[in-house]
Amino acid sequence: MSQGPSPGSGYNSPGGSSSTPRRSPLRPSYMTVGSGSTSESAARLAAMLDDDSGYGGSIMSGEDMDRGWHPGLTADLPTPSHTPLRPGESNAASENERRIVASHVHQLYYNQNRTALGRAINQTVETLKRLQEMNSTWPAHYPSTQRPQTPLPVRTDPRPGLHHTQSTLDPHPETDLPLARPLGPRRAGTSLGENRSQVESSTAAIRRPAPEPRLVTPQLAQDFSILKIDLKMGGASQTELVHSLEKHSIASLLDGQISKSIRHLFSLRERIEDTSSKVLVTGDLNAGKSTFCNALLRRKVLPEDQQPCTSIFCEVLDVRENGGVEEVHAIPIDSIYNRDDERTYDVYALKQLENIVTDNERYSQCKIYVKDIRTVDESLLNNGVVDIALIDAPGLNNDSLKTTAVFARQEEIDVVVFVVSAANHFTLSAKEFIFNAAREKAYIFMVVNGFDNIRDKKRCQEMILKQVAHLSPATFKESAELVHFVSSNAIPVVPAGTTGGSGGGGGGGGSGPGVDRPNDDPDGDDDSAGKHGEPGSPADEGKGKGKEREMQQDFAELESSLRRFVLEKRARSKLAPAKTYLMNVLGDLHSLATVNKDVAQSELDRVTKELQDLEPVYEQSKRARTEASEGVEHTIEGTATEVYSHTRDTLNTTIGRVAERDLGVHYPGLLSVYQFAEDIKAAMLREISEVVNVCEEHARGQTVQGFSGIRSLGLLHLGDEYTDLTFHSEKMFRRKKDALARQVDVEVEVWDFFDVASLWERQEKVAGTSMAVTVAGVVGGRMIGGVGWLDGALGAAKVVGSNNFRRLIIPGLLAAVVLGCSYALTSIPRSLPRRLSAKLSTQLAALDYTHANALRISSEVRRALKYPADNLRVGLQRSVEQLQGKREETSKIKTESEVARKYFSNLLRESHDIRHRVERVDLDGPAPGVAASYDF
Ligand SMILES: Nc1nc2c(ncn2[C@@H]2O[C@H](COP(=O)(O)OP(=O)(O)OP(=O)(O)O)[C@@H](O)[C@H]2O)c(=O)[nH]1
Repeated sequence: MSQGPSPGSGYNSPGGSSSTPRRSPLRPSYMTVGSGSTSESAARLAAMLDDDSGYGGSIMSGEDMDRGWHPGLTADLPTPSHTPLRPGESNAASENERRIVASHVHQLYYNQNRTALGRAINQTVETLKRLQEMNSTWPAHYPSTQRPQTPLPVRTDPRPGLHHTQSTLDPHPETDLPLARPLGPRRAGTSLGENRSQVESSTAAIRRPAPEPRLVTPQLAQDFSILKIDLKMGGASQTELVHSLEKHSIASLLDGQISKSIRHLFSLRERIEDTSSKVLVTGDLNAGKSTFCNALLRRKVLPEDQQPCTSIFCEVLDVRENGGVEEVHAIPIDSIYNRDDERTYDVYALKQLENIVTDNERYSQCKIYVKDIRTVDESLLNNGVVDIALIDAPGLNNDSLKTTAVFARQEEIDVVVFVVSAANHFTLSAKEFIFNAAREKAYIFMVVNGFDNIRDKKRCQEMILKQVAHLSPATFKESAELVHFVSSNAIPVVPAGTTGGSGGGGGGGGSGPGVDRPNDDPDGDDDSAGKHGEPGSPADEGKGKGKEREMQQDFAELESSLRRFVLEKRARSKLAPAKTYLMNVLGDLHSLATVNKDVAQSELDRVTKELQDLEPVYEQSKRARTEASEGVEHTIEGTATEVYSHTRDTLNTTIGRVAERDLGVHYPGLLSVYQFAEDIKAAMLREISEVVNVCEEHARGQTVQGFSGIRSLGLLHLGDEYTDLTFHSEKMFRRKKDALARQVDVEVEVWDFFDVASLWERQEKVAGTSMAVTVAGVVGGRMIGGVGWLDGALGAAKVVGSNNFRRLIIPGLLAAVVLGCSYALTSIPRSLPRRLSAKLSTQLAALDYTHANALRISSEVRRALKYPADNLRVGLQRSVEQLQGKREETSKIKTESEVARKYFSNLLRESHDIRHRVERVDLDGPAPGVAASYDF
């Protein structure tokens, strides 16, 4: 058994130095490291992959992350023509090595892109969470949107969730609109790419001119895709609804959308972190599908037979997914597989697989958990970046065609590998399958198997490619990458029962114990063995080995291409939705931030101005409160004092001069003198009461004046806010009914009728004028004069002598008394009022009547004015408080607006930065062929 170089992986094989090819020392471009055949650059790349395997250590630095696909790296740089080759080293070998390296590069960039997107998702989630927080304190403004005038294009693709629709929060990420970049001619033609034109047309439809919305241009409003609030209520348009809904309702709707978006981002992250990928291997009956799968696994796991034997779908999975136990789970028809529920499947040993898959009618499919005998470095199937699960399908015939077509359409199938027999070409079933599948998945990976059986290989290639061109033009275009002519049975495999022997690794480079080689098949059932060169002469042997090596190189090339193809497809199926969604949500965030930054700024400007305007008004209001308060106080005090003084003076004057007034009481004569006194007394009291009324009336007038003064102050300082009151002055002094008559108790005494003082006064006056005139005859006359009777008497005594005087004295006295009495009686109408007035005055003074009334009236005035005054004060206080409240509220809004403006400015920058980074994640990288031709 010769051990050829290990073209499959490009890494050291355990076979040691025996696998080292002979190399010319002339070639400086490559350097053999250790005992393997791997070039230094390949080793370096492999090391990078190890470091960045997608598990743990894969988080790149920001700089690395930003790198993404650099166009320069994908440039088609031909191998320099002067590159020397070792003797015997073929161009094909170096080409193969380049392809292997390119495959690793592809994988590396895939990983970088995945990590960059994962990081962008985390950052976006954080940003969205912060937006949610902000939105709860400062309800974000949402630009109103217009409904498109025409319905969106109807979905024609029967597969769910591969079109962008207005409702972009579809749980299927495939629904996201890939607006990020223009569509290039991509090999990975999933429907995401295929629908691009449709998506763009729908976008164009959305972007038709619409009426101006509230805050932003229609263009901006329509730019929302993820965070679009889709309001469907009655016949009202979105704009009307956005306008009519309260700001907080919009904010809470937005909050809901953000939460949905966060959930969706989490599911996208999960999806991009999922390294598993499913490859469906289908093809004609007996084309060598199982052999091909075994060759990929480097283990004879699936039963191979000349007779059609695979009757159910066999999915080969990594043993780690089954807790490290190698076994087969056969899933009965109509059962839904759940690994954790043993009732959903039957367990078999690997050895029993043949019994299950051959002519089976009980099971629909089986899961085969096997250990990958190749290391992470070497394995095509499991290397942490992408872990491929192979599904060996039953051969195509009339019965299985439909089932397989349905199976191939499943979302989880990333790649369809079609195995066709080089000898038999495409059967009718094969053509039908490819023709239909080509419409679904533009590119199909073709394995033309059993190439060793073909003598005229060139002709075979031409014929097959001709058919491929007809069946799947897209695949034909990339045939260098997608159509492979191989011999699966030329790949050394270890028997199913053997798991340990790592000698099977290294791309078939080593055949350790148990390695099943084509030429030494222990079972002897491999007819192909002989086709790889019969052992014979050394020349023949060398020729056979050369052929074998060539076949293994072809297979290694196929493996590289398949890996690239899977990565490419994964980039489209797993990374593209994440990128698209991120681009959309970040775009929305950007739009939202733009709008809200502007809104916050305008709000800030508005409240700043409002505060500037409010400040003097507030100060003025405070001043007005003080001034008006003082003014009111002054008015009340002035009015009350004036009323008090006026009442006091008026009453004092009235009381003092009441006797002089015409009280309108007629003197009835001496007989009714008492009645006269009573009447006078009553008239006097009435007079005083009336004056009190007059004072009250005066007080009313003054109060009315005071009231209007207060009202004027109110109108002056409060303007429209002044609550106008109506003042009813007639309601003043209602309670008081003057009880003067009851209070004053002036008793009429007999002395009141005689005005002694007046009499005396009068006598004094008479004596002074005619002292000497009367002694005798005139005495009577003088006496009749009524005064100075004593002088007269004394004078008369002198004139008439003492004796005569003594005789005259008695009658004289009598006459004087009589005359006096008669005088007194006649002067009652004049003297009585004075006496009574004096007594009344004395009594009223004792009662403090004047003061009491003045106080009462002025107090009433004060009371009457107190109500409007209080009302005004309350109004002023309220006005000040209102302004103060408004000032505080405005200051609060100002602070919030400042915070919001700052936040949204940051959000604007942040969303732009993340979006920029996401944009640079180039998933449309180079076609595998281009990458493969890059010379490292
Ligand atoms: N000479 C040659 N024989 C091959 C090659 N690949 C497979 N065979 C043989 O072809 C026969 C059929 O191979 P299988 O792998 O069982 O074919 P299949 O497509 O899985 O068959 P079904 O699933 O039963 O349709 C086996 O005897 C293989 O040894 C090849 O590349 N060259």
